[in-house]
Amino acid sequence: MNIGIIGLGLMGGSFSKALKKYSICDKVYGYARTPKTIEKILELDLVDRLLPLDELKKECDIIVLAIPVDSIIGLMDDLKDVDDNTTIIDMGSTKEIIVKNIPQEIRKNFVAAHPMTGTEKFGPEAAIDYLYEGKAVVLCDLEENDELHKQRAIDIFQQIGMRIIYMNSKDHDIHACYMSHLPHAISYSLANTVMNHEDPRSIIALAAGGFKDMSRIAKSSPDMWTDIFRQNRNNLLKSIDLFEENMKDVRQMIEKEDYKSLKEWMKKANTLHEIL
Ligand SMILES: NC(=O)C1=CN([C@@H]2O[C@H](COP(=O)(O)OP(=O)(O)OC[C@H]3O[C@@H](n4cnc5c(N)ncnc54)[C@H](O)[C@@H]3O)[C@@H](O)[C@H]2O)C=CC1
Ligand SMILES: O=C(O)C(=O)Cc1ccc(O)cc1
Repeated sequence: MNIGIIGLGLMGGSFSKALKKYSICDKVYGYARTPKTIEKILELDLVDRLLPLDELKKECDIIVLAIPVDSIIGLMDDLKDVDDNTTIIDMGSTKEIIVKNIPQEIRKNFVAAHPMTGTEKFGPEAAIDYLYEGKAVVLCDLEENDELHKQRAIDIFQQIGMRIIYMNSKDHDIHACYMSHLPHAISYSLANTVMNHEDPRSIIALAAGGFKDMSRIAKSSPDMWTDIFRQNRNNLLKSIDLFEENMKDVRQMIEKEDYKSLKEWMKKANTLHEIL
């Protein structure tokens, strides 16, 4: 079995490393567009060979899309002519709009997946060993898939050490919003708030663990996250409203010097870590 990966950045490059580590397939092929990325992928030896898209479609039993969520939709038309036995798996962070855009010709082949693991780094150099091990992957709307494609996706993620969670794409986007997309919006906001107020020398001299923890994901790729925020816009707007309510609450408690309520509010937040 051959597997083709379109997009060899953090997710695609790390996936290739996992496939090789567990000897899951005969060959891992890749497709990349820009000369600079191609050069990096070859230098890092991330795949057995890079192929033009048409060749990759012919050579591979499974094609993995590890590109930004709008690019996944943009590429779908080029995949309409794959063989009935070719499985397509996307790794996008959003699912509802992607699923809605899958052309009918490949709906049974196309498995919508979201690995719940990653880092703030991007590009081929960001690819790491063990990114997927022990982590969860959400598979969405599997009732729309042929048994062959569904089972292949389940098998491959389990073989690289992942736990499978099943969900419909609408619910997925709501949960992904609160667990991932809202935290990224908050981290970008915090980074900009602090940079607007503090000069770089103070930031270097004074940044402590808490600020570094909360701003780490503000280093994430603006290309990737603009697409995600656009695709999950409605859920994100609602979650920002709810977050603003909490900011208003804390503001009011401080303004009124209501430290008793403030402490209770903080104690409630502490309980999150009994779950995590
Ligand atoms: N970064 C993360 O932690 C996670 C990302 N994801 C999703 O995985 C996907 C990939 O993300 P990353 O690997 O982090 O991004 P990345 O930026 O590290 O890699 C994406 C690669 O795809 C290439 N690319 C973009 N459009 C392309 C196209 N049309 N054809 C061929 N190559 C193309 C880019 O040049 C880049 O090398 C995204 O859909 C993202 O939402 C999912 C879970 C975690
Ligand atoms: O770096 C982190 O902590 C992340 O949260 C990475 C991440 C980014 C996007 C996803 O869809 C899932 C995970």
